[in-house]
Amino acid sequence: MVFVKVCGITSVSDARLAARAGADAIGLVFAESPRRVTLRRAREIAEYLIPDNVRLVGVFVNEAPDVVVNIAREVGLDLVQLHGDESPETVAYLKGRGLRVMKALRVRDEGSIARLDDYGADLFLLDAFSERARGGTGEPFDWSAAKGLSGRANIVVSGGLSAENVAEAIEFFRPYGVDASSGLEESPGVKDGEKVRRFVSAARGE
Ligand SMILES: O=C(O)c1ccccc1NCC(=O)[C@H](O)[C@H](O)COP(=O)(O)O
Repeated sequence: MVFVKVCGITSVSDARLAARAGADAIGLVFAESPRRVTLRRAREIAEYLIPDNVRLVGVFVNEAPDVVVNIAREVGLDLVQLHGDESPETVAYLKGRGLRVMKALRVRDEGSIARLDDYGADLFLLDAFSERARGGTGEPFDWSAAKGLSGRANIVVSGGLSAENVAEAIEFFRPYGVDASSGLEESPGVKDGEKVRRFVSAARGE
């Protein structure tokens, strides 16, 4: 069964919504974004989610590694997502401190994924490259540029996904997981319940 992450959760009510829809994980953005959460809000969300068995993913962009470690411990993150220009050394440092790491690669062309195996991350998130923002842009990338990664057990696909195209992405990549954010919103930072439910169902092939 494909792993389904709903990213850009900013409130306990949206976390609850994603959990009830059947998401495996929610993403909390600790970086410049309309979806950024404070540490206090992240702790509130984590407290709510403990009984629900939904994994917590912290999204960081070029954050100091020790800040990532501290936030991960304080919030109880299950996975840290590095969405900037972090190096393989940073991945190794965080793994050495007991964290599971997902490195995001923003795909512009085939060269964008050429160094993937150098990172040594537990998982890789494929996202669209955009000049506008680091993530959460709602833009798809050219899937054919990453076709060589299809069938790999450590790939999570994102970038402009919604109920309308997630089944096609799963068929194309046969990935470990899928992830979506802005396509599931009613406004920046606020999820639309129906869009979240339809996304999770479509990812599950329902
Ligand atoms: O979501 C954000 O605002 C964001 C900001 C800065 C770095 C990363 C961010 N999101 C990371 C994600 O995992 C998103 O789900 C991913 O970029 C896909 O977003 P979308 O195309 O909107 O579904």
